[in-house]
Amino acid sequence: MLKVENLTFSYNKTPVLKDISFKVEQGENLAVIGESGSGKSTLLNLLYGEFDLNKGHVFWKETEILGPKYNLVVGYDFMKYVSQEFDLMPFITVEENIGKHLSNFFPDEKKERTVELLEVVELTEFAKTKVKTLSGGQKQRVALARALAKQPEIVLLDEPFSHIDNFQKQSLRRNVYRYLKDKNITCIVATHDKEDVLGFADRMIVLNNNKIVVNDSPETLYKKPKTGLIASFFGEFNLISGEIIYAHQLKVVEKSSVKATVIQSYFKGHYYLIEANLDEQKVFFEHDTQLKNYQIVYLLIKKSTL
Ligand SMILES: Nc1ncnc2c1ncn2[C@@H]1O[C@H](COP(=O)(O)OP(=O)(O)OP(=O)(O)O)[C@@H](O)[C@H]1O
Repeated sequence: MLKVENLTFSYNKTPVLKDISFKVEQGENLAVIGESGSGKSTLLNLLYGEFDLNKGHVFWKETEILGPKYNLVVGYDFMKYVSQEFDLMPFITVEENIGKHLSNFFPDEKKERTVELLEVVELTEFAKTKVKTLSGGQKQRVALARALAKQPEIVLLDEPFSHIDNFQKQSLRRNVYRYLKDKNITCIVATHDKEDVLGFADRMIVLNNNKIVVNDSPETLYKKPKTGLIASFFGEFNLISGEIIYAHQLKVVEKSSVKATVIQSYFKGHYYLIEANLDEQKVFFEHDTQLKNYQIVYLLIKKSTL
């Protein structure tokens, strides 16, 4: 289990994280979300032992994770970190990068593990390609595979699919998260993308103003977002009489006491997102078809559609 107790950290005099405490079980997937600059990457760096804490402790099982003041070499064998800088070896091939830290005393296992990981990150056909010639997204996939090669007990992933195109993102995500669950590897992922969370994360923590504002299951937070910040992570929402109402919970009906004027329709694939004016307030709702600008519509809140 990872145990974080009262973690507090500032860069010079600027506080970034204050009194952060949480636990993650073996094999659990925890998502860390928060606005840009809220300290997600800093938290992962601290969990890895990259910096010294101002206050608090981080433990993986019985081992205390210590920073550079106490450790000559940053990092621990049981933990791997895939940061936003991939830190690969450019002049050797993809498979050599993945197998770099695997023992040559067990050549069959090394080969087997490399083949398995090339499949997980969908890079089998690039096995013999030199890393320097790869695209940003392909490098990110090599970095993921390399982190998993030695089967760590815990991985820290910072925006792990940010450089990967939408075409491959979905299947890659499923492969990687399934692999981590199958091998019972604890995963902490910092992300801006709800697709990394829904269907994969067991719990999520939200950072805001240097603190953890919530720590709960994605399902609970989606259904009962306590703040606009949490709701905005899941989708477009409205604040109506102080209540958070997602755009898909507002429906056009024949008649109601809520009258709005359409401003603009945005094509979103299987629906249109409609922007409208409601008593000087902007509201968003989803609709099957495009609506005319300035058209009057009547709206109803359907909470059962959650
Ligand atoms: N090396 C550094 N020195 C000084 N300040 C830093 C350093 N790295 C980050 N910061 C500051 O610390 C705060 C948290 O940054 P951090 O990168 O952890 O946020 P983040 O939530 O990961 O952001 P993003 O989502 O944009 O990656 C920011 O205000 C940032 O400017």
